[in-house]
Amino acid sequence: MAVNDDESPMNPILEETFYILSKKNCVYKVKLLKVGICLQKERNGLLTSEIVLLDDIIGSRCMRSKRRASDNCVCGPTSNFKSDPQVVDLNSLDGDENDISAYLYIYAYILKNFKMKSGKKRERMTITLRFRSYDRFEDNMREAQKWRNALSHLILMRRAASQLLDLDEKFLHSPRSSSINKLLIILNPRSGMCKARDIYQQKFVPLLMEADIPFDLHVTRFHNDARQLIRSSNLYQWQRGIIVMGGDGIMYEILNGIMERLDWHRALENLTLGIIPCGSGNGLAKSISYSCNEPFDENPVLVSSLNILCGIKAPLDLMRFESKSKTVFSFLSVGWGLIADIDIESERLRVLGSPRFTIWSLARIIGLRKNEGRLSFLRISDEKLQGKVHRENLTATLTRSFSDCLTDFSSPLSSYRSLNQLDSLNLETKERLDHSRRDSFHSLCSRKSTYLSAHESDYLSLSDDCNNSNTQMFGPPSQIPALTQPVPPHWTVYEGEFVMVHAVSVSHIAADCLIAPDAKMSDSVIWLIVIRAGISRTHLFQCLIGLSSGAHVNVPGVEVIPVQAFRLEPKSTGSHIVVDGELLDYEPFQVEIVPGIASVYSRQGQEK
Ligand SMILES: Nc1ncnc2c1ncn2[C@@H]1O[C@H](COP(=O)(O)OP(=O)(O)OP(=O)(O)O)[C@@H](O)[C@H]1O
Repeated sequence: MAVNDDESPMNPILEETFYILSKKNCVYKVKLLKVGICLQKERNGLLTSEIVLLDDIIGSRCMRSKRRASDNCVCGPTSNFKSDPQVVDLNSLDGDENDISAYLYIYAYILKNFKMKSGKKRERMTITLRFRSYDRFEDNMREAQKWRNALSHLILMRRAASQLLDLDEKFLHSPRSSSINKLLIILNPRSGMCKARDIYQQKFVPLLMEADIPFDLHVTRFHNDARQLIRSSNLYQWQRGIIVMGGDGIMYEILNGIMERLDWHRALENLTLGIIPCGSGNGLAKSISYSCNEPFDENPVLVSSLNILCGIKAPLDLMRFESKSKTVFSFLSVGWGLIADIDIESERLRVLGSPRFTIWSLARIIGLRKNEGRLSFLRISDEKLQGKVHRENLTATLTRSFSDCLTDFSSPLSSYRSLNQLDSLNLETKERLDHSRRDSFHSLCSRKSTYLSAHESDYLSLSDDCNNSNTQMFGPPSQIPALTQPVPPHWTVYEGEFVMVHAVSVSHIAADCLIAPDAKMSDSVIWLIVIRAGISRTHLFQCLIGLSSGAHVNVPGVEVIPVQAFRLEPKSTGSHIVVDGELLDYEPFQVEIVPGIASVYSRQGQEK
């Protein structure tokens, strides 16, 4: 075995030759590189090689041979010993003491061309390396562990680098079971078609185990449960981040729960959010995959899970919504008119899942509403927009190259001051949490009685004393004139009847609705989609059909306006005001962009 400390990404860190038992004259040279694993095959003098990228590898595991049943001979007809090795965990009692081999399993999810369509999809690939050069199992296992440790170190460095953490102080030197290594998963069993539990158990937990990431689970029990948990817990115990297994509604609760904390800024700076799509819309999950060119539609849960597990911390713009009665923060959309009405009124068809939106769209076109109002906005000029998009691309490139070269650059939040004085407050919250009740997963009105449990992971339930309704919204203050003041003279004003005004900060408001094709996750732009009354039904129909591909932006009567802020004063009733799917009071409101203040797990990928 060769070990090389050379800094070049293509120089092997470890190198070993492996043979394939079933194929004569076939030799594999396997090299662990900084960029991944190189498999170099030599057969009958012919050399081929393939690199499995580090970005596609989520973890590895050392195993040993499984003890064969006494009546099962290697050469007998029931044996499948020759093809697939039968392996067990290292501390399993089923280990075969007579086999000195040690196995290393490496789990990767690689991009493959999808033959039937002209797209791509992610597929699981397991690389199995069998170590048996030494006479003793312990020595072979030491070799396998050496490979595993080196690979784990590379993966950890990539994860830690992407989260802008101090490698020494955070993950690398902390025990695996330490709380800072954990994710918090918040699961809404009532999301979409109520499949979140099954998805958690059958799809997400196996991936977390392959990636060797411990986690805590909280299952929501009622509306705003997630919001209360976030508002009143010591969030710094989950430094790996918070993962939603649900829809955009739960993410909205989490973000607003954070903004209701005095230490909202520190919490946003420390926590990376992720989402596994289990809801009916899943706009954020799709927008994240779209931004890094990942093939979401083929397997939304797998792709979103990998975005998290191979994740890069990517900045996310928020919108600050303010009305007379409320201030909230949105990561997705603020709507008035047609789409908002469809969102709210189709709620009665929730059991159908996402088709509820299509069905209700048809109903709403037939009974089209016109809403009178006044829309004022601060448009972003074309030159400014070009500059913003360029900066967004630069940030993405920097984020990506950061994970490659491990050099330093500033977080998008670095301009905010850190609120160290709030440490005492967090201590208080921690003490409260330490005394809180802990339930098992299946005590939470569960439909099932057994759940896959992972080593060092906990199932949490909120203690009842967290249900405090006296809350105050903090978060970044407004930068625009108050609602009671007139809008500045350089703002543009549209007055009259509208079919809809819909504002978004990401590309998709649902997995099949590309409402703002040019939007990026942190371009500092609110994309206003405005349809004024007078649009023909044919064009409106074309617009709704075009939403799935983004073609609606070219339909006459549909305006897409990049703005920094806007104000809407409804003058007629009958419609709805909806923020990220939540129905708010029907009253004048204004919205402004808060650039890159939150962060989500994304993936290193090509720009779309
Ligand atoms: N145990 C529960 N029982 C009933 N409602 C719940 C429960 N837990 C959470 N909720 C509420 O369910 C609502 C919908 O949740 P979520 O966003 O996860 O799914 P969705 O609406 O189907 O998806 P999307 O928002 O993507 O359309 C949220 O407002 C949340 O507060």
